[in-house]
Amino acid sequence: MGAELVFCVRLLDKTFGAQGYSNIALDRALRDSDLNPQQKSRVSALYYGVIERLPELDYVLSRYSKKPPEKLDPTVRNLLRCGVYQLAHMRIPDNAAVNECVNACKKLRYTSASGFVNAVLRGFVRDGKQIPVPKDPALRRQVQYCAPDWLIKQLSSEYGESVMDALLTDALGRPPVTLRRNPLAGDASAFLRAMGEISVEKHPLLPDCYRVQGGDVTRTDAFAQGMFHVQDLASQLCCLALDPQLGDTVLDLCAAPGGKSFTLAELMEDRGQLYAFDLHTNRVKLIAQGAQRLHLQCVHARTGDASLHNPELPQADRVLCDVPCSGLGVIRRKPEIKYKDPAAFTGLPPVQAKILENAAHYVKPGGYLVYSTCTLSRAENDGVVDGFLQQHPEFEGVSFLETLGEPFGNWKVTLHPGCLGSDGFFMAKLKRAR
Ligand SMILES: C[S@@+](CC[C@H](N)C(=O)[O-])C[C@H]1O[C@@H](n2cnc3c(N)ncnc32)[C@H](O)[C@@H]1O
Repeated sequence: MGAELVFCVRLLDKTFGAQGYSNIALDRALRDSDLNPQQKSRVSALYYGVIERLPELDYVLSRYSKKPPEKLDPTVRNLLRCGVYQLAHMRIPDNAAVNECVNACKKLRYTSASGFVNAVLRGFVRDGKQIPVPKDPALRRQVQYCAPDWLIKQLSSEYGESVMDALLTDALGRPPVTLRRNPLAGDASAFLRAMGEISVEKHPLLPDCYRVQGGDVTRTDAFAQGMFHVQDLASQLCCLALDPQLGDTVLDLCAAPGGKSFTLAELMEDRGQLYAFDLHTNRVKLIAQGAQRLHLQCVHARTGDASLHNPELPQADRVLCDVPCSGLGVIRRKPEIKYKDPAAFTGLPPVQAKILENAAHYVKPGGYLVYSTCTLSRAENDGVVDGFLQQHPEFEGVSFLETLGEPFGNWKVTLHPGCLGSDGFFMAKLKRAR
């Protein structure tokens, strides 16, 4: 574990020093490394574990280190976080875990801190590795849920204690990997054969939706042959909510990396036109590459700003507005979102409203518009669509996917891990009456 530990500490140093997403930083670092698959999987477990449990780990450090965690050197702090995480949550013998951290100190050129690291970790081991319980009730919840106070309060007040509990508890473990099978690239048995050793299980709710137990799905023949793409259940349901028909003209205005565009095109059996836009040209390439791998001809990937009217675009039968958002529904995949400054989210609703307002121009009379986010924030969800409907009497909310039962059967649906096991997600379906 020595090499993995040093690798992980360096990656955590980079992650906390930058604004990027953990999954992208990890993928890139692992791709460029010479670690073997077992080492990669141990690095992933430790890296995500530390980010997910940061408040808990820092609380432990605050009790065992004379210096408060925020005053420690960032590299030493990350090494100690890894050490406490390994001791409390990984099956590594105590002595081995402590010794590795002491040795890693030297490899990271922090030899002078090795005695201190040893003392902090040995102190935690001596006390039976029990996570201390803070007396202060607010701090106790922060340590229990590994989340900041503002997030616990916002989720509880907007969605209730049980949704807050489900979302934050679920975010303390690795999320499921869900696939959308491409029915245009062969039948289900060919897909299962081409998945090889990877064990896949059909999702009880949706045809063409599969859960994966583990393993790198991108190394399978099925991936190479364009038989699936990775897509969470919530995101698949959002495409079914838009319900594109064969031959439709569909606009997907915030489309990268393209997961929803691909499912929409597959639902259309690749017949019709699907224009998939994104603001960032480098991300548009991901849509084009994905569509090519999945053999989808009807997807046209373009750079475009969804908040600005483009008079060259056709009137569409269906428009998807999967807007940029705070991402509070996907903290189990991107745990660093929990620690963002909430002030950074206050500018989102006006941007989302502007994109929705512009999207409405493209919808044909009788056509449909789906507004969606992967967040649980009332201001970004209900606030934006309710505000839009007040200004647009030509649109009305229409219910969707009623046959799936609760929580469907309304024109606005909020999903969270506690209901269907999906990511947290919001979708609203609107029809242009005239
Ligand atoms: C939630 S993600 C979309 C995920 C995508 N629909 C999928 O299923 O793969 C939001 C996307 O909106 C893009 N974006 C942000 N502002 C935009 C704008 N003004 N116009 C178009 N795209 C924008 C981001 O680059 C990001 O790729």
